[in-house]
Amino acid sequence: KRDNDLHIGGIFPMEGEGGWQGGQACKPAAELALADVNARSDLLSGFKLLLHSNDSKCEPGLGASVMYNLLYNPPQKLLLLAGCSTVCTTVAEAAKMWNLMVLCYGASSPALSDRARFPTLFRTHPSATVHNPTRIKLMQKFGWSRIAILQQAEEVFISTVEDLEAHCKKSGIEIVTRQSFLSDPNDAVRNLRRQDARVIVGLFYVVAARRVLCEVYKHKLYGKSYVWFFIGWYEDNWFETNLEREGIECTAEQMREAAEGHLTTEALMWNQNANQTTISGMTSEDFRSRLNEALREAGYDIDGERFPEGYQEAPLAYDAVWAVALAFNKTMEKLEKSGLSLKNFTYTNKKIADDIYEAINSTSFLGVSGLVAFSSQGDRIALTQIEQLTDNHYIKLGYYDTQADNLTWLDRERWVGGKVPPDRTVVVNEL
Ligand SMILES: CC1(C)CO[C@@H](CC(=O)O)CN1
Repeated sequence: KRDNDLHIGGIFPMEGEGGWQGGQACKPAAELALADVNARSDLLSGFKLLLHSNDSKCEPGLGASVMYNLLYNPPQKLLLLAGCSTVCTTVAEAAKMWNLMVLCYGASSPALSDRARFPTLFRTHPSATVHNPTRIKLMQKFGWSRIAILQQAEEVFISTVEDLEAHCKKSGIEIVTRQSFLSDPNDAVRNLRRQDARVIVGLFYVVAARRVLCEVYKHKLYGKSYVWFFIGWYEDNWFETNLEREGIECTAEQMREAAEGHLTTEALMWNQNANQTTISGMTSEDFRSRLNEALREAGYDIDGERFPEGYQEAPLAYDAVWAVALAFNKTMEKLEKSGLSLKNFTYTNKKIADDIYEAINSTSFLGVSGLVAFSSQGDRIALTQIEQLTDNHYIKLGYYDTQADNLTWLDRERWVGGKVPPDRTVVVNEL
């Protein structure tokens, strides 16, 4: 019996303490995609794609041992799927030694955009730097050329700020101060006031964001004379939850007052055109219903809004499997011309590895996460979305397509003082 199975490895963060446990929704999403691609008779010419996976807990060391076990236990794998920036860094740095491509569905660290260190890495999850051209675009739109930066001292934010500084320099935007903190933002926020910062880009995880917001309230760095840019992937009511548990000294009311009017940027992970049919034949809303059904069967109380981690990123995992199937399909067609197939791949066969690389590199299809295509460094090319918190609700203000430099603006922004806050103290000459 001809063995017509193609095997790939999967490393999913499921049950850890720290980091991102997005495998909880991303693994079921990947399994949905496997069923869908294997049901297509026009893909992989009769071969079946099989996924062998294990839990990394978002820990690089455990991720490395999962990878080792996947590689040193039969059957031989053709490629690795992975999540979490820390795990992807470890896996992608090593995978080249086995001539394996690595497809990351949950890694946002800008440090991964590095072909020298990660020659076989591709990611359907956009880099955190995808926010920066959008931030610049908004500053130009509202005439802000004097900004400040407040960041948590974490690798992902440090490298994002370096990229933002480069964009600011190129666009003639002055950074009056860059404040960073480890976990207590008190001094950093006080320094912002000293430097008369008015337009501030904030880069930190959500727990630090609550601490920052309470300090902002105390130092009165909010209201009609200030504009804050926060990250858009915190949960919607992030600024009024967990206050007791995290020892936040502000009340929910004070947090809401300080948060009013702030802007957020985030990468789009669900195709915006909800009734646009994607390569799988589904719209992104069809995908949502099927994912919810799969998660209910896995025991999550979706109807009670008990979503697993990684729900937001699930389309990225679904589309990652499609990208693999389409690339393998393209590679099979090429190999067949020389009487070969992917069954001829071995960990020392760089020739076939290069064919797979070429196939993934030229990916371009409409997935449930939108157009799936990669930059020369393997980064996901993605749209970003801009929102504003108005009356305690996030309102969509627009979308930005960096590649086309096209800002779709909905003219829904509202300012506490009724007009766009200036980026500096405006001296009004006495008449
Ligand atoms: C948007 C977010 C939450 C950013 O972190 C990613 C995880 C990581 O980069 O380790 C998952 N998606």
